[in-house]
Amino acid sequence: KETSAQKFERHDMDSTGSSSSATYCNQMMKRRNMTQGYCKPVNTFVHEPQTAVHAVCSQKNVTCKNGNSNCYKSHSALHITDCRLKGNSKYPNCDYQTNQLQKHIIIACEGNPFVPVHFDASV
Ligand SMILES: Nc1ncnc2c1ncn2[C@@H]1O[C@H](C(=O)NS(=O)(=O)C[C@H]2[C@@H](O)[C@H](n3ccc(=O)[nH]c3=O)O[C@@H]2CO)[C@@H](O)[C@H]1O
Repeated sequence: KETSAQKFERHDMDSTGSSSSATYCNQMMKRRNMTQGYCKPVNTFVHEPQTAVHAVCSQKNVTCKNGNSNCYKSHSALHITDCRLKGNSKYPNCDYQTNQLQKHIIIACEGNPFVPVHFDASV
């Protein structure tokens, strides 16, 4: 069974990729298994080393969208790619808009070791 930390790695980490071509999201959402059964509507990939993303768990503590207090906002803007399902996209052909951005990320962290488990937002 996949842990929430492993799920975060699969959903949100891409330390290698950065040149987000127009088809980056269509390829990656499929490759990382987020188009099985339904097209995940919104998903962000972070193009930073794992150490840099784990470090966010000790940065600015902020309230999560769900009201929990275990969210953390990165001090700096990080390289991310936002994938957003296009309006005319029809399952199983999940068609995404690919947006390469530099924004602060807000993630939830949990456990011992204290690691990222959920991508909350980018600002
Ligand atoms: N505080 C917490 N502490 C611990 N765990 C917490 C906490 N909060 C939730 N989880 C858990 O996380 C799991 C999960 O999948 N949550 S999810 O909201 O659906 C993920 C969102 C995100 O993947 C994506 N999104 C969204 C915006 C964006 O910019 N970029 C972007 O990628 O869209 C998804 C829907 O918004 C779920 O098991 C929930 O219980």
